[in-house]
Amino acid sequence: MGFAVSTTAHVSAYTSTGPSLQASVGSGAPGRIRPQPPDLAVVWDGSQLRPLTDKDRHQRVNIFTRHRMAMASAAAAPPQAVHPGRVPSSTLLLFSRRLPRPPPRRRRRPYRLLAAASAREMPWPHVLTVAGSDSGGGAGVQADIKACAARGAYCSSVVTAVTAQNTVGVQGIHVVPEEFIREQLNSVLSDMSVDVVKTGMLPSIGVVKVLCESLKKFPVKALVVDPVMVSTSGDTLSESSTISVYRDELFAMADIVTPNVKEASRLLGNVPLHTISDMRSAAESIYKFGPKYVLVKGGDMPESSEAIDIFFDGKEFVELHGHRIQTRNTHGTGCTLASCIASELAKGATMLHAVQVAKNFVESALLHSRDLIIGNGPQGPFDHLFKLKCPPYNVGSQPSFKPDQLFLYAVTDSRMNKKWGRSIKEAVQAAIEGGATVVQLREKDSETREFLEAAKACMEICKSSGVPLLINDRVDIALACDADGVHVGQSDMSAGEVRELLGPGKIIGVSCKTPAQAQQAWNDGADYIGCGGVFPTSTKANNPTLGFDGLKTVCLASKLPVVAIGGINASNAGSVMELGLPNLKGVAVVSALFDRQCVATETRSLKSMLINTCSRA
Ligand SMILES: Cc1ncc(COP(=O)(O)OP(=O)(O)O)c(N)n1
Ligand SMILES: Cc1ncsc1CCOP(=O)(O)O
Ligand SMILES: [Mg+2]
Repeated sequence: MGFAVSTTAHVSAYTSTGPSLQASVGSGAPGRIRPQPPDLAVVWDGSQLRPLTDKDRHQRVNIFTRHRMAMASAAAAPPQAVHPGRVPSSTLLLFSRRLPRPPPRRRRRPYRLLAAASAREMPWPHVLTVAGSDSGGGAGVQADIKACAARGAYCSSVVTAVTAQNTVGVQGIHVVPEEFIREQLNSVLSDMSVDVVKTGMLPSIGVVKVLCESLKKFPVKALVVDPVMVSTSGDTLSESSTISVYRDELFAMADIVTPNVKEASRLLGNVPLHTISDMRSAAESIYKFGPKYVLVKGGDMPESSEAIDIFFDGKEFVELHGHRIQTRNTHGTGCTLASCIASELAKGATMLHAVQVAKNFVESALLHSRDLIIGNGPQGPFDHLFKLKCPPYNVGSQPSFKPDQLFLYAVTDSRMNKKWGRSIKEAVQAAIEGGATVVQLREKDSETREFLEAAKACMEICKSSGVPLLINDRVDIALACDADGVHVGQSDMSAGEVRELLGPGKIIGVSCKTPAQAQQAWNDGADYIGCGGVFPTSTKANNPTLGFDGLKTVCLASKLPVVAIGGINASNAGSVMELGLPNLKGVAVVSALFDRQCVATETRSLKSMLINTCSRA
C-alpha cells in the first residue's frame, strides 16, 4: 500500500468508500499528469485532506471543482488511511474516476490520483492568445507567442482562423468553426490557470460571442482586446458586423482595448481621426463602451517623427511618446504590443506600466530589426527575440553563475576599509587571498567616479582569480566595469529591471526576508537570494533579525539558492550551515572579515571552519 510519489507530480490510486475516502494500492508511474479534468480536487494540508478554499485558488495551482459533493464528503470524513508521508503540505490533489482500465475486484470505482501540485510551485505568468494564425509568422498567434516568450510569459493559443499570408498581404482565410473554438477555449481555460487573455483576430459575431461566454465561465485576471479588423495590407480580418458585438459585449469585459487610429475610427462609425486631439476624443468615446482603459495607437498617423499613443483611464489622458522607427518591418506590431501588455499584466504590473514597457519593447524590436530582409512584400516581420543577439546575450558563454560560489561571500564596507586604512582593492585582494568564493562591493559612501575606478581595479583582480565580483545596488557601476553581477534589495531597482539591463549572462541576487519576496525574485529572473539578518548586526541599520526560523522559512519557500547574511562570524557560521537546508549554499559576511586587522587571515579561518562543518554534514 502506498503512494507513488515524485517531487512534482504523483500518480496513484484512491478509492471512495461511502462517506470517507481510503487510499488503495498505488498505481501508475510517478510524474505523469493526465490531461483530462479530474472529478475531485482536494488539498492535503500535511495531516488531513480538506476542500479547496479561495486562498488555494490564489496559489495558482490547477483547481477543478466539478464534483463539489465529492469534495464535501472528503472534508467531512478525512481519510485516516491516507498517510502520504512524502506529499508536502498545501498540495492540491486531483482525482478522476476515469481509469484507463477498470481494476478488477473492487466494489466501488476508485479515484485515480491524477496529479499533485504543491502550492509552493512556481507560477509562470500565463497569457492565452485568442487570435488568427499568420502563415508568414510575423503577426497573429505567431507574433503573440514570440512576444510573450520575449517578455517572460507562457503563451497558450486558441486559433480562431488560419490565414494564408505573407509580406505582400493576405491571400486566404479559413475560419475555424465556432464550436471548435469553444472546445479550444474550454481545453485551455479549464486546465491551465490562465492569467490574462489577449484577443486578436475574431472573425465573426459568433466567435466573439463564444469568447465572451467562455470568459464568463472561466474568469481571468485581465482581458486585453486588440480589435484587429483590417490587416496592415488592407485586408479585412473581421466582418464589419462584428463591430457592434465587440462594442456591446467584449469591450464591457475588457481591461484594455488597444485600437490603432484606423480601428478606432471604424469602431466609432468611421469618424475621421487626424490629430492628437481626435485621438483623445476617440479614446473617450471607446471608454464609454466599458473597458477600464483605452490605448489609441498613433503609429500610423502620418507626418510625425514621433509615434504618439493616447492612454485613457476614464479620468486622465497620458500621451506616450515613442520614436518612429523608419523600417518596412512593422508587420505584427499591434499583436506584439497587446501581447506584451498582457505579459506584463500577467507578471503583476499596473496597466500604465504594462503599456509603457510594451511600447518600449516594440520600439526596441523595430530598431533592432529595421534592416532585416524577410519576404519581398512591403511589410516585413520583425525580430521579437532580438535580445538574444544583443551584446550581453551573445558573448558565447553560458550564464556563469554556480550556486556553490555563494559558499563564502565577502561583502566589502567603505567605512570599515577607511577605519583600517585600506583601499577597496586591497580589501578585495585580501579576501580572495583568504579564499572568498564571491565578492560584493557594498560601497555606500563612495563617490561614483571613485567607486567606478575601484570597481574596475577589483574586476581585474577577480577576473584573474576566477572569483565573481558583484556590485551592491549600483547597476550603472556594474555595467561600466563589466562586473559579474549585481545585488539588489527590496528598495533598489527590481531584479526584473536589472535583468533587462544586464542580460542573462550576469548574476543577480536579491535580498529577501519573506517567502513572497523569494517567489518574486524567482519570477524576476534572479540567480540567488540573500536572506537575513540572521543574527543582530550593527553593519546595517534598522535591519530586522530573522533568526534561524525566519531563514528556514525563506529557504524552504525559495526556488533559488540562498546565502545567509547578518551577524555571521566564525563562531556561528557553522550553526547556520548545520541547519541542513539544501538550497542554503553559504554565508555572506561583512564585519567578521573586513572589520578586522587581517582580512586574509579571517577569511581563511572562516573558510576552513565552513569546510569542516560541511564535510561533517
Ligand atoms: C548577499 C547580500 N544579501 C543581502 C544584502 C542586503 O542588500 P539590501 O537589502 O539592498 O541592503 P543594502 O546592502 O543595500 O544596505 C546584501 N548587500 N548582500
Ligand atoms: C548588508 C546586510 N544585509 C542584511 S544584514 C547585512 C549586514 C551584514 O553585515 P555583518 O556581516 O557585518 O553582520
Ligand atoms: Mg541595496
